[in-house]
Amino acid sequence: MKLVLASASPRRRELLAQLGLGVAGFSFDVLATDIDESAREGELAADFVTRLALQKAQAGLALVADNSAAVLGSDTIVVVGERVLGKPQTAQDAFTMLRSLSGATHRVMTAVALVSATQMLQTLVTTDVTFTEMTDAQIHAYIATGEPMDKAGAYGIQGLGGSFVSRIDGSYSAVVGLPLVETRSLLQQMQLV
Ligand SMILES: Cc1cn([C@H]2C[C@H](O)[C@@H](COP(=O)(O)OP(=O)(O)OP(=O)(O)O)O2)c(=O)[nH]c1=O
Repeated sequence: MKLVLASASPRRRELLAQLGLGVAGFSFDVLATDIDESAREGELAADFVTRLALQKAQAGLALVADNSAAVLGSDTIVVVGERVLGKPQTAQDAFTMLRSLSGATHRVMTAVALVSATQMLQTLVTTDVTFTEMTDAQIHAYIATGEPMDKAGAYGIQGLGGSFVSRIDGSYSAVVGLPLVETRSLLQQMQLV
C-alpha cells in the first residue's frame, strides 16, 4: 500500500521519515491539502483538532485518487484554559499568544488520522508544556526572529522557543507536529511499517 503524507509541514515530513528506521523500502509521497481550519461554534478543542486531522487526510485521499493509498493527516493546536491558539496572523497576535503562555502551563493537542479507501484510524495526543516567565523584550526579540509565525501557539519547542520551556509532560514529537510512537502504531495497523 502506498503511503501519502497530507501536509505542507517540513517538520512532519522529517518526523514521518524517522519511522522508516529499519523498515525495508519505506517511503512516502507528500501532498499539501487546503482545508478550512476554522472552529465550529461550541466545538471542543479535542473534537476540533481531531476533525481537522481527519479532514486533511480525507482531502489528501480525494486528491490522490488511488484505491491502494493510505493518507496521513495531522493537526496541532495549543490550548490555554479553554482558549484554542492556532497560528498567529500578525506579530501582535503572536505577542498576545506568547504573553498568555508566559509563566504558565498549557496543553498541546496533536491529532493524527490515517485513512484508506476502506479504513480510518485516529489518535489524539495531549502534552502539557510549561513556560518560564518571559519579559516583553524577550517576546519581541523572539517574534523578530520570525520563528513564531507558522506555528500553533506562536512558538517552536524545537527551535529558539525551546529556551522558554521549563517542563514538558507528554510527547515531544507531538508538540513538534507528529507523535512518533502513536503514529507508528497507526502505520502498523495498516501494515505500512
Ligand atoms: C507548539 C508547536 C507547534 N509547531 C507547529 C506544528 C505544526 O506544523 C504547526 C501547527 O499548524 P498545523 O495546522 O497543525 O500544521 P501546518 O499548517 O504547519 O501543516 P499541515 O496542515 O500542512 O500539515 O505548528 C511546532 O513546529 N513546534 C511547536 O512547538
